[in-house]
Amino acid sequence: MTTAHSSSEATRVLAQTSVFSHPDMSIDPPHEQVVFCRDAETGLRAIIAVHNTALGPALGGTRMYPYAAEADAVGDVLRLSRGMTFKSAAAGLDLGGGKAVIIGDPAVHKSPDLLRAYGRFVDTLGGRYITAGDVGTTSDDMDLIGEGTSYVASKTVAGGGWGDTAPMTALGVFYSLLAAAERVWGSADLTGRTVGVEGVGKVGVQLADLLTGAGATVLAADPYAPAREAFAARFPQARIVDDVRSAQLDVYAPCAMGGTVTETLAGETAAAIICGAANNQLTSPSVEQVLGARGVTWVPDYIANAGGVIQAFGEQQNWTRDRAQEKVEALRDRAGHVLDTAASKKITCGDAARLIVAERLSQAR
Ligand SMILES: NC(=O)C1=CN([C@@H]2O[C@H](COP(=O)(O)OP(=O)(O)OC[C@H]3O[C@@H](n4cnc5c(N)ncnc54)[C@H](O)[C@@H]3O)[C@@H](O)[C@H]2O)C=CC1
Ligand SMILES: O=C(O)CCC(=O)C(=O)O
Repeated sequence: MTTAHSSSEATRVLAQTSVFSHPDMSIDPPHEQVVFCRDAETGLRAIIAVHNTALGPALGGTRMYPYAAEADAVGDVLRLSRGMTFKSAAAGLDLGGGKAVIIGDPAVHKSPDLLRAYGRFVDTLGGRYITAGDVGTTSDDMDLIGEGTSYVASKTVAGGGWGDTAPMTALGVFYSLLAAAERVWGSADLTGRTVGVEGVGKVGVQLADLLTGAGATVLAADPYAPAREAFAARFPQARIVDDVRSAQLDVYAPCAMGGTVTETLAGETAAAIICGAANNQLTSPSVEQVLGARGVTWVPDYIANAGGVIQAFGEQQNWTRDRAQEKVEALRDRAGHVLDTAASKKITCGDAARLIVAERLSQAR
């Protein structure tokens, strides 16, 4: 799940392996189903990956992104969908793991008809896959997708859904960070701590709001000028930098694309804690050894960022919003449990999180 490939490496991997033995598809448990969707009229090219349905239907968002190569899209959707199995299992939800990608630049290629066509493809899976938002998609897009299928969460409130999942995702990350702070610094008080928020899109902005409310100093970075401008207008006191990773941080909060926690970053970061919303943050599990040797605490991404899927599940199950929020706030205890297990068993936080997942999946089997 955490293996990242550069574009040329991904192309080589795809060319030299059969799809069934793709390195991101054959890890235990292997993917159940991958669907390639094309609609010539709207230009839609999408891939839906259903990783595992042992615990329930596969729920996960749709990412729209201008992948440099198709192989990058394949690798991304395989890793993201597997992460969803882990996320929902660890969060105690009766959901499997799935995710989808639409190949294209949302600013250029997204259209209502493309989203409706995509919704019709989601519908062909008959509920094995339930979609929601991710990078490059919004609740308004879910309304359009919802014209083609009922298997969609996080439509707008006006459209009959619960709206954007980003605030709940940010809340879960924030509570997970409090759990880490208590263990690393002996206090959950973030006053005066400097947090580098990388990516101030839907989740990053919400996280910055919580952090500034808790007295932390936020440093932000985002290559997308409109995101930077909206951020600067909302948080005039926060500093925007080109690169948060090399800054003097107490906490690094990756909230953009995955694969930023490399061995180099692990060996150099000034941060004592890494806790953010981005999916698939580590370039490989071995990065955790480097973090561990330097005493850097990493809260596994799929533990900290489960707020969105909890909201989407609550919406599907007709929970009250209060019940969903309580579940998200409970991520503080879950993250704490992972960190405590890692410390007592002398294993990495990633391994401690995988123990919870393995137990739930083995019960389902
Ligand atoms: N939306 C949600 O509820 C959830 C999101 N996530 C994950 O959280 C991350 C962020 O998601 P969203 O906020 O929804 O996406 P978004 O698309 O709204 O925001 C992402 C932001 O990151 C910026 N970005 C891209 N590359 C960057 C870089 N190298 N450095 C700094 N910023 C960069 C983009 O310009 C954009 O503003 C993604 O990895 C997503 O998969 C995980 C769980 C739920
Ligand atoms: O947050 C969502 O909207 C759905 C869950 C998801 O796709 C994720 O957690 O990455």
